[in-house]
Amino acid sequence: MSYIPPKKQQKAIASLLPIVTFIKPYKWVALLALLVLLITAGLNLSIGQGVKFVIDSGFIAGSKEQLTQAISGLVVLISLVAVGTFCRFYLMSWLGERVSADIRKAVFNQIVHLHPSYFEENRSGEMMSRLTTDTTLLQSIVGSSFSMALRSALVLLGGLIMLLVTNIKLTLLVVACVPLTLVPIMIFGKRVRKLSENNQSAIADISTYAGEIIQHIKVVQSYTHEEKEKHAFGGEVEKAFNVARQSIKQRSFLIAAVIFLTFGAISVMLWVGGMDVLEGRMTGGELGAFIFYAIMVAMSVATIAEVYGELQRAAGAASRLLELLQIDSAIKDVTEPKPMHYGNEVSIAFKNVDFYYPSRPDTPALKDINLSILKGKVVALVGPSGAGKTTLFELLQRFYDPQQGTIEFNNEVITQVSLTELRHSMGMVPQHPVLFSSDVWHNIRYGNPDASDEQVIEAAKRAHAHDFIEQLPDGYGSFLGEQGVRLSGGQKQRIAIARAILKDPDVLLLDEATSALDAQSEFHVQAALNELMQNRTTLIIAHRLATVTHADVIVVMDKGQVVDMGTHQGLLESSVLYQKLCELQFDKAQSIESVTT
Ligand SMILES: Nc1ncnc2c1ncn2[C@@H]1O[C@H](COP(=O)(O)OP(=O)(O)OP(=O)(O)O)[C@@H](O)[C@H]1O
Repeated sequence: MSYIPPKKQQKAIASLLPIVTFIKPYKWVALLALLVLLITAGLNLSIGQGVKFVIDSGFIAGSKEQLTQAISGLVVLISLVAVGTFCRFYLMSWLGERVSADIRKAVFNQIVHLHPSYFEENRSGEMMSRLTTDTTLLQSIVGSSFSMALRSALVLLGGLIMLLVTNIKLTLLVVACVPLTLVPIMIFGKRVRKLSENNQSAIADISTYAGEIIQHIKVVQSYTHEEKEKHAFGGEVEKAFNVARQSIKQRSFLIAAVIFLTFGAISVMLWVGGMDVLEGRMTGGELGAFIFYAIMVAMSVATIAEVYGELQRAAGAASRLLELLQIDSAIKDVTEPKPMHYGNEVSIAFKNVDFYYPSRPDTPALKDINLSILKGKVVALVGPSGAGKTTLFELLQRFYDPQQGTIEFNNEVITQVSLTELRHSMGMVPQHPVLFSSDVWHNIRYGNPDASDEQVIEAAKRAHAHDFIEQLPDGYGSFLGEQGVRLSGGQKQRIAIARAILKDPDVLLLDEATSALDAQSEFHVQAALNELMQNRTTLIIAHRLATVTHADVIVVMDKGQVVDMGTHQGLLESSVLYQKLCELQFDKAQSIESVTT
């Protein structure tokens, strides 16, 4: 643990305070747990008196009857402590689990609403660790560390008072000895903590490495890199082992030193106290009770020292989580949305739109875009890679807001209408269909969670997907594997199309697949798309021009700008860039005319 100036330390621990808001709904559980904690701490301390009673009334007085009585009393006391500990442990751990579950939900709820550019700046692995590691750390604080610290503080205080009451001379000895036991804890504890942090990050490196290899196993095998990867992974594992070995060494020293010092100190106490007993200055029971309290005090101090380090680590986690919870989404939903009028002739209009991605504030991704799209028309966006076609889709769905100009949907500026309604009106079929690790039902129903089984099957039929789904091992109940790995490219696309059909959006945003499908797949996908495009305003990002020659309007884009607009035939005559694109794609020998027919 590195040195933190006092002011910063206060701030660090203070950052745990916001957890209180998460504990508030369960304040009665928390109060009950605290009450039980208070009682058990008191009972724990009273065991010392029980020990004294057993020794003095039983052994020293030499009365069997009194010994039985004393032991019975002690057993009752210990039983009460056991019951109290059960309640405290259960209630506190329950509270810890409950609070961390609530924090996890709050963080996830926040994440799903955040603007997409946030995820460009923050790696998904880091977000995952917010959700898992950081919340687990807080769980251990609420569920155990806090109660341990509180119990130890109470026992420390009570124990010291009991020590003073029993024997002042010996108490001074204890006060001198306790810091002595703390020295190795401080020295080795610091090293152990540092090493175990290193160890954790080494383990995290291992799992990241293995995760990547497992995900890309086919690439590894096809390049026959198995041996190389085994060697590299082995190296990572050995690195982690070496860190662990150092940590174990320090830990072993720590345990040995603590045992030696603790028992050494107890022996000295026994000697000094034993002398007092022999000289009649105190009873044997008092000495027994004294040693009991001394051990409790020492253990409490050790616990507090350890928990303090943990509290600091948790403070870091709490401030990271709080930071995440306080981020405002850059895409804000309007508080009083304007109603959407679907009867307008113009469906979508871009007016003088300029847009820069947040990570590239100097390079416009879109510049001075003016575009009107009429209801029910099919509009194709074409242009070289990086022209800004996908960006146009992103703005339309309000994943980003433009810095200049406005985008209108049914004559309303999209920032003024409900975000849910806007996105509900649009259906996106991406270039690489996104499938979830679930069955076909779930994946198609993603388009409309309320759809009945019949509606899902109907959508699949219209998407030309029904037949191949029927042939899967469990039909619609077949698990599609992570990212739908158990399907072909064309099949994945047809599932995505079925999903869009089920959503039944007003506007269809289609990012055509770049990779060519085989003729039969192509036929099915195209037929499914034709079905989907019926009676809808459709925007297609066209990578293969042959598929959009019949579009009502083709928009030619380059370097973030609209350079030409028109029909295929018109553009062939007027647009230099379009001609060039066509020449690149269609076999020259076949000539441009052949595709127009
Ligand atoms: N998230 C992002 N952050 C920063 N710049 C981006 C981001 N996404 C795209 N760009 C940049 O914006 C420009 C337009 O990209 P866009 O993806 O819209 O092009 P595109 O026409 O769809 O290209 P393609 O046909 O290759 O998919 C490119 O220069 C690209 O590098």
